Amino acid sequence: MKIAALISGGVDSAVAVHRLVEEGHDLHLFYIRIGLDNGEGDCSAEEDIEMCSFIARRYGLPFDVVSLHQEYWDNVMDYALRTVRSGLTPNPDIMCNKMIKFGFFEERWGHEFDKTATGHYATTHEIDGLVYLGTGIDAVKDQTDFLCRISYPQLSHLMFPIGDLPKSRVREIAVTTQLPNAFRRDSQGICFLGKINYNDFIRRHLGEKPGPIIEIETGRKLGEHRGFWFHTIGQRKGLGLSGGPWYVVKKNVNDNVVYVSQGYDTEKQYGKLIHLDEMHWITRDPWPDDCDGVEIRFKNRHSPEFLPARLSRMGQGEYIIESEVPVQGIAPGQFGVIYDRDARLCYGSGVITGRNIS
Ligand SMILES: Nc1ncnc2c1ncn2[C@@H]1O[C@H](COP(=O)(O)OP(=O)(O)OP(=O)(O)O)[C@@H](O)[C@H]1O
Repeated sequence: MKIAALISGGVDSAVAVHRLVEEGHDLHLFYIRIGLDNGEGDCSAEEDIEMCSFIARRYGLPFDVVSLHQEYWDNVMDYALRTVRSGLTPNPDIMCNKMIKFGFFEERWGHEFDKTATGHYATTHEIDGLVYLGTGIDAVKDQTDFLCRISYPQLSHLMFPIGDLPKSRVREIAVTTQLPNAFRRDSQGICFLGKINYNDFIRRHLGEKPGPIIEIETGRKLGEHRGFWFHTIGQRKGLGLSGGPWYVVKKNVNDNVVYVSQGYDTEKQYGKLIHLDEMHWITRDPWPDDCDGVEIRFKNRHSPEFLPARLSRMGQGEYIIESEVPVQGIAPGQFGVIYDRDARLCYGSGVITGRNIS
């Protein structure tokens, strides 16, 4: 099979390449340069590219570095800044996968190949003639939450050669085949969040706008923040308040107020109900006729846990997740990712709506 392999210089995509070569496929390696304006981020790109070139030489494979810098800026960064400015919490990694890695890349280069392969911890399953996104066998490393907004055509063209391996086995393969990146630390994703200081980035683009931090139960002013956009619902760090722990529980974007609450188990920090809209099903709506309290698992952030819950449809694209366990830090703008009750298939996701943002 003719395969475009997306490689990052990290161990996962290198082992993905190794496995595909072993299976006898015809591979072409690609590194996507995203970079950011005036030198922000992308500082490790040259080192990553060097590593990719080494892998290409080692296996005698063609390798291209392609740039999607402008596309990244116009789409992912624009989305992230718009979301932050409106008081919500963006997820650039999810958008980067949908729009850049599997969007523009596919349109320009990927479509010329039978498949595009990545080193994501995910799987695909064919059921009744349709392809479904499945979780990685290593539940801790599972990355399906980053893939929860991709389209069906995108999924159908993808393969994840290491999704059926635990991370420990991936490292073992890298060591026994003497890949130079066997002991390289895990990358934080293609997107800017892992590579630059998030607060500096936001400050550079949105500036500062001081306002009060108020204790939600008492209305007492506890301090000042430098802009509501530096704070996310559920956040504990960076508030600069004494006598904590304090958590951000609500934001008033119009009045520029950040509300906090104290302690680990105050009710205010936890919720069992998560409201979603803009529901996106990757393959098909699994409950087209009746979606009233169906058993699911879900994630509301990148974490190893698939939480048990029930899902109900409220309206067109609108759903509500009723979690069995209290969930901390339900941040509007983030995604509620929906899995089957065995956490084997990732069906899609909805955007968490802003009930604690006004
Ligand atoms: N700059 C890039 N260019 C091309 N593909 C990339 C790039 N960054 C990531 N990828 C692809 O996306 C996959 C997931 O990337 P991510 O950085 O989130 O995860 P990872 O598990 O640390 O992978 P890796 O160890 O390969 O870096 C990678 O395995 C690779 O296939």
